[in-house]
Amino acid sequence: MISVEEHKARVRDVVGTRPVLRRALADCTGLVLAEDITAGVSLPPFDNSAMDGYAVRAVDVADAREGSPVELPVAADIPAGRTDVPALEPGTAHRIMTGAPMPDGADSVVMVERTDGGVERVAISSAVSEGLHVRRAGEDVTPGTVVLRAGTVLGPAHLGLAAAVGVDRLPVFEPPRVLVVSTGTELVHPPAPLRHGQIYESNSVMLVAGLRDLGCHVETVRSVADDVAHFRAAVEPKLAEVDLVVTSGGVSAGAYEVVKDSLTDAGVTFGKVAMQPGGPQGCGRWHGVPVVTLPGNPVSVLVSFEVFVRPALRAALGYPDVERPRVRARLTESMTPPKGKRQYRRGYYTPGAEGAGNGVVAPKGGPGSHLLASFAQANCLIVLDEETTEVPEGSLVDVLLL
Ligand SMILES: Nc1nc2c(c(=O)[nH]1)N[C@H]1C(S)=C(S)[C@@H](COP(=O)(O)OP(=O)(O)OC[C@H]3O[C@@H](n4cnc5c(N)ncnc54)[C@H](O)[C@@H]3O)O[C@H]1N2
Ligand code: MOO
Repeated sequence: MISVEEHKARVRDVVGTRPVLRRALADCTGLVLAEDITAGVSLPPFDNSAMDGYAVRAVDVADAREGSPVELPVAADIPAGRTDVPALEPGTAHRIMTGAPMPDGADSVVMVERTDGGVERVAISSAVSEGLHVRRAGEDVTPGTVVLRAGTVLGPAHLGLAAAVGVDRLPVFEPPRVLVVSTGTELVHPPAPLRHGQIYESNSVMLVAGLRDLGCHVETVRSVADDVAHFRAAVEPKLAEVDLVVTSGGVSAGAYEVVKDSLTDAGVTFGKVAMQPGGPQGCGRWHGVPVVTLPGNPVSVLVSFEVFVRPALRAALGYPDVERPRVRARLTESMTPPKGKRQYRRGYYTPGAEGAGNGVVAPKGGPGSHLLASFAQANCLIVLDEETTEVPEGSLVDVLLL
């Protein structure tokens, strides 16, 4: 029997690191930036108006008041995007729009609402302070500034900033193509009615959801019979098109362990991990492709995904936080985990009113690895270590927040 940490390290090793590709911004959402990005331009790139109105010299409108306006000739019109902006002569105004370049000679902008909106001449009924409604070049970003750090999980603001500084592709860790294979002769899919001895397949659905959440491209083989020839025929031809295979079922000690029987002499190592659920595990390479084989019980498959596959993929994809957030919380009832195994129990964590460390956690459902309904009510996994066999109510325990 190997420890959870040993198997975690094996899976991480087999999954490896993803290559870095330069992708168009639109295809980078949720991916992790692989290198720092430095701005080559200022933001804003030039002094510009923050309002629709008139570019003026503050001294020229110093006496303007409501009811006693100052009138100036309008010498030019500057819509946003105009590149040949004439300088402002003293005693004149330029009509200017939001985002348009400030003319040389102007130091402020009067909003159109403080004027009569004139096109030839404008009556201005409000004085302005120097710099009013002017957005300065470089106020947001100066050239040479690192605007995005390696390790950033790219969201709308990061991608917008990259676009704003003129970057159209970003170096990101390329998500893998993952093949999910569910094994079991008993598995059927709706709308087929269940015959006695059959169940609806659910593991691939959980695995696909978890993998897509990490940005992976996922293909599925949703139920292979417990037959080595069938398994090989269904999976082997797809190996060339994927970077990782994740299987469920067929790895324990029975007479029809299709995954184990197919892959034992093909580069995958099987064994027991000191944990519950999720005891029977395997990993290795098949024709060079990383393979992680998870046990078939639905709770085991999801816990195994959480403990082994998700952290390995997050590491491969460059995420700075590889593991789920871990907190300590007080147990609402006593528990009796098995000796020599790390137990992961579904729980519901409620944060304390006074901040971290004061939360409580209630177990959801029993330890049975077929009890999927209680997983759907859980928001965390309670982690009980290998040495513990009695955990009294009120004890502080480790909790992984899902
Ligand atoms: N003699 C022993 N028997 C078992 C051991 C053991 O050590 N010695 N380990 C038990 C543990 S722990 C687990 S976990 C399971 C793992 O077995 P397998 O990985 O071989 O999984 P299966 O036998 O194929 O399936 C187990 C269980 O899960 C259901 N299942 C499987 N696939 C799906 C799916 N895609 N969707 C929904 N449900 C699925 C399947 O019907 C079984 O009920 O072995 C124990 N036995
Ligand atoms: O380890 Mo099995 O995964 O307990 O049900």
